[in-house]
Amino acid sequence: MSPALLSVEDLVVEFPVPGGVFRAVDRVSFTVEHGGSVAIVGESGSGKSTVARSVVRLVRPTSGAIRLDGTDLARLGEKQLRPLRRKVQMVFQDPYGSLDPHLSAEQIVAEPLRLAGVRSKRERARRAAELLDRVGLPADARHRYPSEFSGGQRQRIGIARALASSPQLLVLDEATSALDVSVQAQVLDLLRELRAATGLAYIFISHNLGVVREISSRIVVLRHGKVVEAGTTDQVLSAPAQPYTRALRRAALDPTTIRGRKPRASLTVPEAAEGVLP
Ligand SMILES: Nc1ncnc2c1ncn2[C@@H]1O[C@H](COP(=O)(O)OP(=O)(O)OP(=O)(O)O)[C@@H](O)[C@H]1O
Repeated sequence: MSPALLSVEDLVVEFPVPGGVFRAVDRVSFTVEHGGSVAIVGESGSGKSTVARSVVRLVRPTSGAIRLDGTDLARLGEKQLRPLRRKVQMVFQDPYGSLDPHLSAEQIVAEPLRLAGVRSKRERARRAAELLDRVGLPADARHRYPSEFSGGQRQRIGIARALASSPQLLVLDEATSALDVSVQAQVLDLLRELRAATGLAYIFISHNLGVVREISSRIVVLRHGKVVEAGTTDQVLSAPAQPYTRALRRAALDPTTIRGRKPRASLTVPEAAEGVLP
């Protein structure tokens, strides 16, 4: 078997708090294969985003390793990290907040190309237009500004921007949660197509197991910063060991929560899980 693309080993992240430190991530380990898709689920505050932010090194791990094709990102300084940052891109929940309102869609997508050393402005514009087309935006989208797009279209711009760096791994942190359900389904379709066409790997952070099962072949369940359950999506869904996962599963197996036939409020389950947690 070929080595994993990403191997997170005994990851610990602590934040300073008055009087000491708070351990938000506690010895978390998991792997992502080349072209694989791993979901990280868990109740609010379980450490999902902190793991995601560590993988893209927005957060510096306290200890443990984050090996990307064998190189431990956790140990690298900013300068050594720079060329590797392109390989792991993040797509955020709030596409509006993460897009510069003063730049056109084309400029937003062209910026990582400039950083990657594509010198010709014309070539950057050509490639940006190609990427915008690839994520399903119309040709006239190039010259429009973020405020002129819908939420789903903005998320597509965010994905096009991430793709501009030719990443091997996309970290999607609640990337479809802010979208209404039919748009969410379209963005999931796009992510699946991209994965099939390019061999991209995903880490998909979500509260919503209905969405997770559409996109991920493996699931890691976090609680209080620790992995409490992990396995293939089928394993975790067919025999969930944790009350939280059982509650997630109930929501995921409800056919009306799949592919957007229920209001978004009923798609998220932490509330549903509260009653079963000790
Ligand atoms: N910079 C920080 N300083 C102190 N504590 C933090 C910091 N960032 C996160 N935390 C804490 O770490 C814990 C995990 O937060 P994190 O955002 O990773 O959880 P999450 O599972 O992504 O939650 P949600 O689903 O609500 O986004 C929380 O208790 C949070 O308050």
